[in-house]
Amino acid sequence: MNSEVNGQSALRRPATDPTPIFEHFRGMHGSELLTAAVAHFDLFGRLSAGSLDFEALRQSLQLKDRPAVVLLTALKAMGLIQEIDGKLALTELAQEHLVPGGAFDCGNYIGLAAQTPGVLTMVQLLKTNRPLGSDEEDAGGAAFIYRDGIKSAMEAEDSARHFTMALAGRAKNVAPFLADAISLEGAKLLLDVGGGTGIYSHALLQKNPQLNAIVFDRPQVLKIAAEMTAQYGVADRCQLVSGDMFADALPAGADTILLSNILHDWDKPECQQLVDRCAQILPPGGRLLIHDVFLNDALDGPLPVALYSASLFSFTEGRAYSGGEYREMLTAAGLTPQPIVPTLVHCGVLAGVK
Ligand SMILES: C[S@@+](CC[C@H](N)C(=O)[O-])C[C@H]1O[C@@H](n2cnc3c(N)ncnc32)[C@H](O)[C@@H]1O
Repeated sequence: MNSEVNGQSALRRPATDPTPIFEHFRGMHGSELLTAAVAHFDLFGRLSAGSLDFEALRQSLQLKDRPAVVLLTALKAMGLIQEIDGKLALTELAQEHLVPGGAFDCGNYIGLAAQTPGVLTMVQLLKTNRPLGSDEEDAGGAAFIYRDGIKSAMEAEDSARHFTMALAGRAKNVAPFLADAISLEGAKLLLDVGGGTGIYSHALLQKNPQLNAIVFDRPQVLKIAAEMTAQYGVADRCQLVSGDMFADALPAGADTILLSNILHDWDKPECQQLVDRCAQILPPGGRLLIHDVFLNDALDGPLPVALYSASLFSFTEGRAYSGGEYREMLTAAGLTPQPIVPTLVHCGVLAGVK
């Protein structure tokens, strides 16, 4: 049963599904990655000489692991390369149309976009493996991520507000679906790590009248969470705690922990560190909820998630991970993975039980 909603409802669903809008927005990365592969990395020329395993292809492209996974996952999802017996090979489509010099090669046509700003930026990001804004002297810093050693946009009031409010555009659509996807009957305290606006917590609080929540995030971000918590009428059950999720002790006492759109911001060692830290403070029977997008276990699609992965790669130190990769992290932390339950905009929730 839903609690009586005093403020704005975080449980009201949109009448139409916004997923196509997100797909069109993220679609630009398809063009950028395809053009980069054709015109900057000669990827199809390299593979025309024979199939290669991931490691050999990665080295020949002179890419680090994360950019190589992002690029090759997208090309697999586009149906241009395929994995056969552990080796990456061209599909018939790529063989006929993207190998330089072939009778029906259209690589030069794709190359028309080779010098466009979006493609040049993507090539630079792939080569450096650094997120946008993290290295430039005058830039505000990397979006969404903070840890010791990173110049972060989440530390300044204006940029923290800008990026946090941008995410509210997704959260207000998806939160009602998360609240329905996961039963928190019997749960007492939810810890929303990197909760941002807190909208996912607000929906779960409105849906579960017995529940209290702690939204944990950076101090500048929590200024927005404070406004939202009042707006949704849940301030009496929602505490805001600031800190660094990597370096500070996480607030104790939660039986449920939410990592919503958090792990995809980080490389695998940091993901494991966060999952371990959450698992350590859960009581037996407690649950860690990973709310995120999920690639196929074979890292070959779905295409919209593979293109979103390129967006995550551009802005953060992460990428999209597969259900299998997340299950490995949960299991390594001593948690038992449950089936993934879909929410909205290609997201779903994967619970790990202690
Ligand atoms: C991509 S946003 C996700 C926000 C929200 N959970 C959602 O699903 O929309 C990542 C959040 O993690 C927070 N964050 C990043 N690094 C952090 C750190 N070291 N400690 C605490 N919060 C951090 C950011 O400020 C941001 O609000």
